[in-house]
Amino acid sequence: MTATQPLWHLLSTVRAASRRSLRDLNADPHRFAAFSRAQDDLLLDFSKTELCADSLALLLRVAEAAGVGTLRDAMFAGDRINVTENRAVLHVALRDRSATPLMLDGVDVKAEIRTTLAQLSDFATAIRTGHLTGATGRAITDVVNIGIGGSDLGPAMATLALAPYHDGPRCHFVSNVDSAHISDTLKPLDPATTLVIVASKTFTTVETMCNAHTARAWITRALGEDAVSAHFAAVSTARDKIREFGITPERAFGFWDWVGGRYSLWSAIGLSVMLAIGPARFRELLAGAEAMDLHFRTAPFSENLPVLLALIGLWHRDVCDYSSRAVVPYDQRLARLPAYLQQLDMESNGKGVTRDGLPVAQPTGPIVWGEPGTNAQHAFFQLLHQGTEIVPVEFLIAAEGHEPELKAHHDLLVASCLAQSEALMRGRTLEEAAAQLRAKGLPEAEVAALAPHRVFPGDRPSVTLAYRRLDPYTLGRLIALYEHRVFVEAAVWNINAFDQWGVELGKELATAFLPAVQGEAVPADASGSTRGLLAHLAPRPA
Ligand SMILES: O=P(O)(O)OC[C@H]1O[C@H](O)[C@H](O)[C@@H](O)[C@@H]1O
Repeated sequence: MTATQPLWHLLSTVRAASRRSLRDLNADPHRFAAFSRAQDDLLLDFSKTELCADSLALLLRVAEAAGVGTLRDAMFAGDRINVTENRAVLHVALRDRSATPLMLDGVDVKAEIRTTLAQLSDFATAIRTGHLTGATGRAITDVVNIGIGGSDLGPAMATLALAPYHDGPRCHFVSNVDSAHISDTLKPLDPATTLVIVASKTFTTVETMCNAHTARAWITRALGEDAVSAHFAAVSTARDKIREFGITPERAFGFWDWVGGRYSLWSAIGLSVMLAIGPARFRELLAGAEAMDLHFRTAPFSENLPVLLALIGLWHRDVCDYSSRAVVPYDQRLARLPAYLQQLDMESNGKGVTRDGLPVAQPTGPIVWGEPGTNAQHAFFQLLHQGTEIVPVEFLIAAEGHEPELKAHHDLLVASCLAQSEALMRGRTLEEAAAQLRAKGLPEAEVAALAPHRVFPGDRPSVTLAYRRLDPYTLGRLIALYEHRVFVEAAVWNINAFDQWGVELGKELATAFLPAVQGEAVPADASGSTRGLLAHLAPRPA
């Protein structure tokens, strides 16, 4: 029996005994004040969840009993909390601007971080000002970041999110090994004005290496072999492999094994973002994350946004048994946030054994999915409102857009966002549906036939994150908030959020199947299904 198990039982009992509808709970005019918290202008409203004072108090006890605070402090101190890889977890150090050294194996990691950040800033400035040019002397106009997973999703998401701040070269992202991705991306670009960044923590990921070699051939075909040094940069922990690829050491930017791929946006992996918005704005992104780190470390759990967001997630997953959560940013520039969070959350917490290798006691990471609003309303909101599955929704919305001249758009956006959470919560009863139809003058037989289709069960939970404006500082806070939310959930489940063994088997089998795809013998242990598919996909004579 774990320390938290009795509390989970109690939570289920409290829920069963005192369950009230969200409509009913929100009739209380003081509920918003009691069930929302803020870190400066960043507000977390969870008054449209089922939590009551008792359940919230119990959840806070769960966090205490699970030792969340101790594990958090161990992470910040550089302890090797990634037990299956025997690594420290120090992405938080990447945005810690304090002068205090942080020693790991006798080395001050903060000094190394400062040096790398200065090198990155110099390089980004030289490219942005045209001081460093392509091989023919023309300025760089386009950057292609080649990477996948954590070496793609963070920079791609942040670059799109910060579009109003772009004043550098255009950034493009190639991740998929599908030739369509690199081919379509390179087609409109001029090799003479393009910089390719090969971003890979390990520098061995097959997709990235395959795309990098194709990009290399694209550059050398147009500009010759000598042009590689002027048109490539690399970001990796494996400097020797960068050199083998032919990228010069001045353009090789390192990071460390204590930065997990999906937590690496703050490291040199963020180079493409820095090229787009400039080093000063990139530092604002880091400052936002640092502010959230400080809040996470110092705010009491009852006021702590990452802890509360995690507890809401745990409540929905383990007490209410909801198996997914939807993230719906009412912010078009956060269109890639759901994909980013899918890796952050599902690769971190999609685990079935505890840190000690034992089966977990309860369901862990939910399925995370979503699309930006308002588009999502015209696609999957039907299911959210009337389907048989309850999916808690996380809304994100800014008070201000970046286009004051188009305020009418933003007003509609805000109204839509608030309307959706209200509708999910409130629902519409059969009587209300019938009354509406009667008011339209429909005959009673039609009212009876149509009203059931127009009933909304309601009572569907959501949280809303509301902030002033999606600037670099706020984006930094939001991402760090989600990182720490994942951390707290993992701590409560006692799983390791920092490894990803679940991606290995597929990689091994892909290596085993490649020769068969290329016409060689099919591995003896391949299943009948896979043999049949291989035969069906075999090339046909023209
Ligand atoms: O940065 P890389 O070493 O190329 O790794 C890229 C990605 O691939 C792996 O399969 C992992 O699942 C991800 O966590 C990682 O971000």
